Amino acid sequence: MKVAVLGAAGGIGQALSLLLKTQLPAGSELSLYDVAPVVPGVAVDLSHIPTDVKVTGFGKDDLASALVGSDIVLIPAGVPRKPGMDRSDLFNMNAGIVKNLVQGVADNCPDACVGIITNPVNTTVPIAAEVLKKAGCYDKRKLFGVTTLDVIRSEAFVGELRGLNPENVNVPVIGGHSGTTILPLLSQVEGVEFTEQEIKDLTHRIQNAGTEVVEAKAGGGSATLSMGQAAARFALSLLKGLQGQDTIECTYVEGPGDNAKFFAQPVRLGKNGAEEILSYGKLSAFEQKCMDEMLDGLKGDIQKGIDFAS
Ligand SMILES: NC(=O)C1=CN([C@@H]2O[C@H](COP(=O)(O)OP(=O)(O)OC[C@H]3O[C@@H](n4cnc5c(N)ncnc54)[C@H](O)[C@@H]3O)[C@@H](O)[C@H]2O)C=CC1
Ligand SMILES: O=C([O-])CC(=O)C(=O)O
Repeated sequence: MKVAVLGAAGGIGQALSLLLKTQLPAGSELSLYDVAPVVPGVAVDLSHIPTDVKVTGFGKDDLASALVGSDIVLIPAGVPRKPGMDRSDLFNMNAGIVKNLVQGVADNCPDACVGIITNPVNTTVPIAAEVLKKAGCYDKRKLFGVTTLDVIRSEAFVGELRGLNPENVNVPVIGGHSGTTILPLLSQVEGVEFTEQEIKDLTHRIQNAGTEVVEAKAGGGSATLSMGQAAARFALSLLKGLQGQDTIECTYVEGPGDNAKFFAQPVRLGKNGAEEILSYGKLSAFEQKCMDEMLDGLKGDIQKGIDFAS
């Protein structure tokens, strides 16, 4: 399998590439692309780690070579937030970057699965879908918004609050990836009871966890290391699925549209990508209220992407 990381020299890109170099199955290829001139150096650096994963770096003018033959393309290219900014403030800078890179996917590896990390994810994923549609190679089973960071944060925070090993905690997170569109289903965490206040506080913390990092980094960017881990988890699950070992992850995909055209929920990943959009089960009254209040915002984010690309 060949995995390409576009934006590989950045904070997320480097962390993700390190995890993939050490965790991809033997015989895999890792292709690193970035417009920053340091990218060949990142590839050389990683190539000194003794695993059976071949790493190659590609600079600005070599997008086609980076992409040809890729089975999975992960896109963390773009600008991160600074304190005081909302994810939607990144639209002007990042929409065009995603559009161009996904055009590169359409031109060079139209059958690849694409995981979009670049914010605002609620909007960049619909942009990617429109680009692929125009190129005649859109398969909704193969386009994903990577929302795994919301899931791993939820696991970490629940573990911390209840003194549990977070590796044994599972929290589905549905909706989108910004503010109130992030909806953790805390009522479904097995073996844990929360008070109403705890649910409110935890939900708020999960929804604002990105901002927590942005403020703590004080102008130095947003989550990179935890996002690298989240993207690696998602990519390795997807890869297992493609190799015939089905897995389940929450991810932002085009589904049946009951809530919104694109929506994050549990998805069974298999040989063709998103094989099955799974039910997220019954919501608590609190979760249903959160869902009702956020859907218009999510739909607006999606429409903005569709309008941009068309
Ligand atoms: N989905 C999620 O949960 C998360 C998404 N993000 C988003 O990921 C993006 C990247 O964040 P960081 O890695 O921290 O930023 P960064 O600034 O450290 O790295 C971004 C990289 O993208 C590269 N780049 C810019 N334009 C490019 C292009 N046209 N082609 C290829 N590479 C290009 C830059 O040279 C840089 O190396 C941001 O938009 C951020 O908001 C961040 C955290 C979580
Ligand atoms: O908050 C940000 O800008 C980056 C991000 O998406 C996250 O950390 O969840």
